[in-house]
Amino acid sequence: MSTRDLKGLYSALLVAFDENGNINEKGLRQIVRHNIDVCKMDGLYVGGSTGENFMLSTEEKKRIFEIAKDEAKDDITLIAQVGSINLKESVELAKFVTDLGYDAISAVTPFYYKFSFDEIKYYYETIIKDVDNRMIIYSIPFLTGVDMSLAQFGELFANPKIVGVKFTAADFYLLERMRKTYPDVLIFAGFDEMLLPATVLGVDGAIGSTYNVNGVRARQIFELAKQEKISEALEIQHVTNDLITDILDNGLYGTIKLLLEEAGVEAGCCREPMKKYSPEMRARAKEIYKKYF
Ligand SMILES: CC(=O)N[C@H](C=O)[C@@H](O)[C@H](O)[C@H](O)CO
Ligand SMILES: CC(=O)C(=O)O
Repeated sequence: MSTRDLKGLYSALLVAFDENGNINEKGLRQIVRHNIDVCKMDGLYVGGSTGENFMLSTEEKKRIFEIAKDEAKDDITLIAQVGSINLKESVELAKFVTDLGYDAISAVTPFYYKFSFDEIKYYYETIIKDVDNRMIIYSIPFLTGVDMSLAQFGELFANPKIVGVKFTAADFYLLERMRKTYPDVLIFAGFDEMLLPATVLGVDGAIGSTYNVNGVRARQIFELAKQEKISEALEIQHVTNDLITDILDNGLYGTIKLLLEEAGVEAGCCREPMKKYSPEMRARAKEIYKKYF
C-alpha cells in the first residue's frame, strides 16, 4: 500500500473526448502533463465529476485510470474515484486502481435512490474491505442529495481505512465541527471558490476542477492562508472568483477545456449529453483566457 502523504492540492482531472465522445488519449496525457508541469499540482483526483465519470462505461473508466497513471508515474499523488451506484463495479474498480498503484481511493456517496445511512456505510465498507488501500469519502450533497451528519461521518471514520473526506459543500459550520471533532481525518475542500475560508478552517488540501487551469493562483491562496496572510490571499481569491464566475456563466467543464486549448493542450470536447461548443462559447472562452492568463 502507498504510504504517500495525501495532503495538498489536486486537480479533479478533466478528460479529453473527441467529437464522437471517445477518449482522446493524446489529449488526456497532455492534460495530465499540464497539471504537473504548469499548474504544479501535488496530485490528481481521477474519475470525479470533472472527469465526466458518471457518463462512462467500466472499460472507459479503467482506460482513464491506466492512462493517468502511465503519464503521471510516481511524480504526483493519485486518487481514484471509484464510486458508482453499481457497487460491484466500484469493488472491481477499487481492486483495479490499487493494482495500478493509486495512492488512495475515493467514492461518491451512493446517489439517485434514497439509501439509508446503514446502506451508505455498507457501501463504503464493501468497497474498501478487500483492497489494501485508503478511502476518501466524496461528499457533494448539491449533486447527490445525500447530506450526512457529523456523527454519521464519525461512524464512517471509525473504520481505520476510511481516512478522509472530500467536502464539496458550503456548510462551513459542519466543516468547522468536523475539523475540531476529527483532527486526524484528512479534509479536502471541494469548492474552489471557497478555498480561502476552507483553508482558514484548517483543511489539509483541496480538490477542484478549476485547478486544471488556475492551479498557480490556488497554490498562492492556499499557502498565503496557511501563513495567515489573509488579505493577500483574499486578493487572489477575488481574481480567482471573477474567473470562476466567468467560467460558470459560460459552461463549467467545456470552458475549462477551451481555456486549456488556448494554453496549447488538446483538451477536446465533453461527453454527450453535455453540449457541443457553440461559436459564441468558444469566442467567450478566448476572451476569458486573455483576461486571466
Ligand atoms: C461539481 C464539481 O465540479 N465540483 C468541483 C469539486 O468538487 C469544484 O471544483 C467545482 O467545479 C468548482 O468549485 C466550480 O464551482
Ligand atoms: C472537482 C471534483 O470534485 C470532481 O471532479 O469530482
